Amino acid sequence: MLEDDDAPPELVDVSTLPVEQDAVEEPAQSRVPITIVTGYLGAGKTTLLNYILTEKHGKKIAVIMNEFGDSTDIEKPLTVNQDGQEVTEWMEVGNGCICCSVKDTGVMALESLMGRRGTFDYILLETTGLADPGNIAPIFWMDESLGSSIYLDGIVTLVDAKNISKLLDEPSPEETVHDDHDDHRHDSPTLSMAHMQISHADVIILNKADLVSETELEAVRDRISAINGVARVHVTDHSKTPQIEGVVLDLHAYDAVDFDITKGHSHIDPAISTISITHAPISSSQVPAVDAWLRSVLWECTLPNSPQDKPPRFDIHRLKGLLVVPDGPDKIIQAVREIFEIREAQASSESRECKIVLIGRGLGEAEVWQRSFDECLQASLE
Ligand SMILES: Nc1nc2c(ncn2[C@@H]2O[C@H](COP(=O)(O)OP(=O)(O)OP(=O)(O)O)[C@@H](O)[C@H]2O)c(=O)[nH]1
Repeated sequence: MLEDDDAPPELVDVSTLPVEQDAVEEPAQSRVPITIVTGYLGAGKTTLLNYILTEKHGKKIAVIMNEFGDSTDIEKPLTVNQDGQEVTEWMEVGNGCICCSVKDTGVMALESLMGRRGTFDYILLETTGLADPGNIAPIFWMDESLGSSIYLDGIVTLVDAKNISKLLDEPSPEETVHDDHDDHRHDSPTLSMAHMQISHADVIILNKADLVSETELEAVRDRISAINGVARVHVTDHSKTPQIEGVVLDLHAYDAVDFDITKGHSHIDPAISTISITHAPISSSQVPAVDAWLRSVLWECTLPNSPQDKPPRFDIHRLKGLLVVPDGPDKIIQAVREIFEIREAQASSESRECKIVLIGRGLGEAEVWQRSFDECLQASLE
């Protein structure tokens, strides 16, 4: 059981125990889900992990806690580890779970963990409070060896209901995010790490509800939805979610077909917003046009057919989409920053329209995005 980050008690070192042989020799195992738990310093991440590890859920969970996903480029941890300094130690914790509690960088810790494959069926990764999840999520798409053994189930962001408004309003200089794009490209205020953690979330746990009034809680909830209108929000006291499966674990956030956008919030965050665009069903021959539109938007930060005099200057953090394709399988689109994929939906959607939701900085008016998308699809028919 984990008490805090520095000194997890009651741990039994199992690093010398043999790994289950059949687990290693069995090549055709299904991929293991991984949930990223993020959230600002002191928001309740460790409290959530303790709660999950002690609840009954029938899963054997491997936990990685440490410096994973520091807001440096993902290449950095890879090179840092080339000198072979692997210090990973796996410990047994309550509920048959195992835990890596020493400082190590992410990819190495995961590779070490996969050597124990078969001893766990779920991975929880707690980032540091200052980690940018947008740097971590693409690892599971970009790293072939990891991507074939692990899949990203979702990103869960803990939010401290008492402190979040202050963090969003007054990002201190050392917490301000400097992404790959110049700040001066944007007229919008600089981003805090709290913005980044909320904008990338699939689920937001609005924690420490006991420390605020109902009115304050509603205001915070409204504010969060204005930044990320698609994440599901759960209000908690000491990170106790109503249940674990489907709330924190087994979200399938990256293969879900249906998603809703929260409407009706009164707040408009000056830095990040969520917009959605829709379209009538398309033919399979139009899918490449959507692919080209996404490449322009995500890779070149250019909105096709945007007004010449005032092109929007934007960065996309997260994008989800559903393409309803009557003459072929429906398609799901998933993107974190510039990494994206379009793949076949596992099941046909109930929805009768295509939908794309974008979360990002400097998006401006939804109509401009809608027009751009419509015109690209129209051009693909001509
Ligand atoms: N009042 C109150 N305190 C809470 C709640 N959730 C967590 N705490 C306390 O807040 C403190 C920080 O919680 P942690 O779970 O360690 O937070 P963390 O996000 O892991 O913190 P870092 O590792 O520093 O980033 C602890 O003292 C918790 O007991 C809550 O809902 N209400």
